Amino acid sequence: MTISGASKRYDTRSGTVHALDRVSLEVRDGEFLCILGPSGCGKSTLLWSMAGLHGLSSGEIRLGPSKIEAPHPEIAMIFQEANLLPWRNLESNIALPFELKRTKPDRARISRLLQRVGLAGFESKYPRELSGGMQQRASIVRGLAVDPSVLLMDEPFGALDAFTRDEMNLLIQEIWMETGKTIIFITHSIAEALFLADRIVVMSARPGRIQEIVEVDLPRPRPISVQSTPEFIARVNDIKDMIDHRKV
Ligand SMILES: Nc1ncnc2c1ncn2[C@@H]1O[C@H](COP(=O)(O)OP(=O)(O)OP(=O)(O)O)[C@@H](O)[C@H]1O
Repeated sequence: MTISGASKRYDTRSGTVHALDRVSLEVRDGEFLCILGPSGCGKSTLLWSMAGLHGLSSGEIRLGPSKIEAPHPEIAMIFQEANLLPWRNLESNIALPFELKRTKPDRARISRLLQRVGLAGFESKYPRELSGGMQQRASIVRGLAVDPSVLLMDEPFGALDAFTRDEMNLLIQEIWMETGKTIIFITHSIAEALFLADRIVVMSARPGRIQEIVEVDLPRPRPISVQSTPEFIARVNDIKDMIDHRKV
């Protein structure tokens, strides 16, 4: 995926908000890219534009030869809230993207994915009957069910408790290693970004620009315990300094 000179201004009643300023980035096929930055620096604006849910004021985003201006079948998005429809059971929530495309759900693939994330047997449950972690697992299945090549994740585990978040981080790392999808993942947590990413894009405060790109070469699969190693903690602090210095 290629982002070239992406800028976004929002015109509001109280004036213009310059959310993104000439962001250019080449996302490598199959990489796990995390985007980190202070609140309001335009992370969601960038991700929504990559999903084709937002227009840019200038610049462009491409996936291969296609310019992304509307939702694209190869790109799926997962949000902080699982966004399951409360009146549909799990199976029918997961079938929704297929209904929208007027295609038949790929039952075999869905059932493999449900098995993979530990939700086999829960197909007839309604969202209210599932924990937050289970709902987010279901939304991952819904995103992967259509077999996209790019998965966009907007702070998907931000609302979960620390233990569930660790579990989900391990799960998404495993799924990424198994499937080879390109994942672009927004987080506020430096440790989460370091744990998951091949590269971390650090963005600066408004207007959002790319401040730094950090390569993470920790061997995989990474166990949760890597986060307590002195090397990992030193790296977290380096990135924290990078972000703090910008604020001064
Ligand atoms: N629809 C909108 N209309 C007007 N301003 C908006 C709109 N969406 C976002 N903004 C503004 O654009 C800026 C960037 O917002 P965005 O949500 O992309 O940042 P973010 O880095 O994802 O923030 P957070 O980390 O808090 O989720 C913010 O100042 C926000 O208030």
